[in-house]
Amino acid sequence: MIIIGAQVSKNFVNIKKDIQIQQCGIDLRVGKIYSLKGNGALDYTNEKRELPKYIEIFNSEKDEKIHLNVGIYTVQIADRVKIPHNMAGFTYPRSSLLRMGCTLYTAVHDPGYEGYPTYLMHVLNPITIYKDARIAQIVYIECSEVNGEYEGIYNERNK
Ligand SMILES: O=c1ccn([C@H]2C[C@H](O)[C@@H](COP(=O)(O)OP(=O)(O)OP(=O)(O)O)O2)c(=O)[nH]1
Repeated sequence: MIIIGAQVSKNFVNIKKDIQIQQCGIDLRVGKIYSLKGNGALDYTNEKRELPKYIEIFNSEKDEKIHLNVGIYTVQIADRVKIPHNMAGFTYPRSSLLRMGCTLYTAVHDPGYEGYPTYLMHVLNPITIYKDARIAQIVYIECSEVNGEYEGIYNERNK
């Protein structure tokens, strides 16, 4: 596995300041935080796929901070992320977040994806999150071969 260095990876994320450039990845800032309402549904073909409702409880663009009680939230990242056609991206929670009893669950960022990713945040110990807090780090890897580019419903490439 070849990890793309931070000096190259920084070209794929619209960062606010250089403080986000880490040793081999790029830190990502909190954008919006949502609580979930209702159930989701998932099948084989996505025909019956249904997302729950999301209630926005925080927005880095207008709010200063939020106190999060124990629970499950989704977080949309404030930095626009782009995945080149020959790469994939993996996001990890920041170590500091884990040390506070809070984590993120993340999936694969496919080749061709572009947008503001959404992650699941699990607060196991209450935490205060300030606007633009760096909560995660994305690491890019090179793929030896790929099966096309991501064209699914979460791609914001054409927006
Ligand atoms: O934690 C993550 C991981 C990835 N993504 C983005 C980038 C990725 O390319 C896209 C789709 O991810 P995935 O293919 O895992 O989702 P899916 O549920 O299979 O969507 P689709 O049915 O559109 O393939 O969502 C996120 O927002 N959050």
